[in-house]
Amino acid sequence: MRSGWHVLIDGSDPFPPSGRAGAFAVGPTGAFAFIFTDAIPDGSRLRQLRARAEETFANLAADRNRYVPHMIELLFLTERAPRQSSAGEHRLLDPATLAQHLVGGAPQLTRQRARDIAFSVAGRDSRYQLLSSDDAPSPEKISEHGLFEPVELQGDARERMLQRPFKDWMTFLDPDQLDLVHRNFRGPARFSGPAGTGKSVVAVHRMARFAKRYPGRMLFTSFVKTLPSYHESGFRQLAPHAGDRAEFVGLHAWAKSFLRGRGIVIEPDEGQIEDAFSRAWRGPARDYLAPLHPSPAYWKDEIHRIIKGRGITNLTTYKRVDRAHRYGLTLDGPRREIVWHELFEPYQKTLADRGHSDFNDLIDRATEELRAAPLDDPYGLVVVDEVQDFTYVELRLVHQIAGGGADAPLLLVGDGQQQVYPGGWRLSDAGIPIVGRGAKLRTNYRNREAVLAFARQVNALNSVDDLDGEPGFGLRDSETVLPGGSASAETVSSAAAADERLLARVRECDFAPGDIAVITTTRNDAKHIRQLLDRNNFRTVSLEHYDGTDDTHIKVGTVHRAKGMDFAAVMHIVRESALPDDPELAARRIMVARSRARDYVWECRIQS
Ligand SMILES: Nc1ncnc2c1ncn2[C@@H]1O[C@H](COP(=O)(O)OP(=O)(O)OP(=O)(O)O)[C@@H](O)[C@H]1O
Repeated sequence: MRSGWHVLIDGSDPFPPSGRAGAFAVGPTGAFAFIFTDAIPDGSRLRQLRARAEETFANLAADRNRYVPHMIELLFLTERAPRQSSAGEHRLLDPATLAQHLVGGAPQLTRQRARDIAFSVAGRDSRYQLLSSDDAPSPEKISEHGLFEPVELQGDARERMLQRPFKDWMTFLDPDQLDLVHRNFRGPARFSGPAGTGKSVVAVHRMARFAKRYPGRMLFTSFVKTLPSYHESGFRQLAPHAGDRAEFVGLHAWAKSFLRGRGIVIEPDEGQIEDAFSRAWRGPARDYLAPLHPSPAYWKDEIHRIIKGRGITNLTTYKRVDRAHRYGLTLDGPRREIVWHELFEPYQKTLADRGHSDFNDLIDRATEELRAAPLDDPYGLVVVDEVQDFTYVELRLVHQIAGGGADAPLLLVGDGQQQVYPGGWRLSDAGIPIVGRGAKLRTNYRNREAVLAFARQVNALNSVDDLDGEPGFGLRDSETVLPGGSASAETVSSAAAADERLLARVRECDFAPGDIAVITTTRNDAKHIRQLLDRNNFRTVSLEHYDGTDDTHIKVGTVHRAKGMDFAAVMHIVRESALPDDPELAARRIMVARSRARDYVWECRIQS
């Protein structure tokens, strides 16, 4: 037998048994169930075979983690397979094609893990005879509760486990995470939890499990356009055969393409939107509103995130709406009238006169269109990541994409503590029935101890979540499983000094350029830093285009583009004068940037 492989054969008579796998193989490319058959079975029998195979591998523990049973691949074996026989992800194989299939896959398990899984299954289920390429098992390696004795994986061993070249979370999850992968929800559900607790990992595992069990399409979407592509590569490794049943696309791109399919073309143009706002602002609006708040950006957000973001279409509703968490300003009735008549209406008029639409118009139109005629081929699962930064109308759209009802297969994933755009609504406002289907993750898997301690120093409040009915659980309360790490901060008095310090850090640190992200406060700063690094012969890529696949360039971008992602080393240039004047929002942005780092974070503040 090829080295590193183990085969478990069902010893029952007659062989092969019916309704379950006759044998399993476990090796470096994963765990496989062999089903001896002449043809690939149909849907319900396939599901039954999968469920039986997964049961055999359920609850295999390694330290605090559990093997993820849906990672078992079902292989259908026949004496001689037709050359092109497949049903979706399943293929008929014969002895000639089997070996190639087994050894040709991507690595998933270390030799030790593969061995321990096989021995553990054989040890607890006497039905299986074990044929192993290794010597006889060393009994002390097998624990009654799992694959390893808990003490074995403390310290160094756990450290090694987390530094493996392939991703451990593909095959092992912690029990809380696995529970959320398996839990059944009838209707929209909500996963929350502080940064780095594996919310997105759990979401892509749920999609992979769905892909392996059920027919039907899946959608993974988010507000930030690059984030879906960033998570797509992880999903493709978990469910390589899902093909175009799984879409990973930003919400605006989804809406545009959906409308185009219905013969409606809406292409919001950022330049035109900006110009319409500037014109409105240059009128009497500025005279009235600048004394209340000097920043045009504040008023832009009032239009995009409060008025249009909440789908408000008349002044009476605007006057009544709770503008929760719009820092520093309560707007009474007469002031709201000014906002409405002097800013909002002129903005709308300019856009309309020029025949343009903004992003909220796009979202509204897609929602209307879906209400009028739902999708011909509905999604079986819709995952929304970083939901805390969605507006109310965007939430309404994703609910509608998932069918819009109380049983919509919608999964909202996010963390209110990480909201980096101004709020103005709470989850309960959106009217999506989630109560009772919320779950929280608590253990941080991303940040090493020193990095987490540094991120925790920020007092970032959570103003989005009001559904769980329990005291908030934030980054401060989460615990890390990764020891060590490095975190430091310094303050400089000019941008030039920050540039100098950054170059020194990039040169001195032990990280390859591809492992480093430079996070900035503004887009202009990101542009400037890229030019600086390029001039100094470092190759860079903008986070605006980063999809998680590039590993040679230094990534540079604002915190808005970095959220949801992680990097071995983060260098954060904070321009204090450009932070939002809302201290809560400012704190959340700092916290999000710090918590992107796994091993190393350095923060350089440019004093106002
Ligand atoms: N069980 C696990 N074992 C090992 N690594 C894990 C595990 N769960 C998650 N991770 C890793 O931890 C990091 C954070 O995971 P993920 O991005 O899913 O967290 P998140 O809760 O969505 O974070 P954020 O809210 O900050 O975006 C990723 O690098 C992921 O691969």
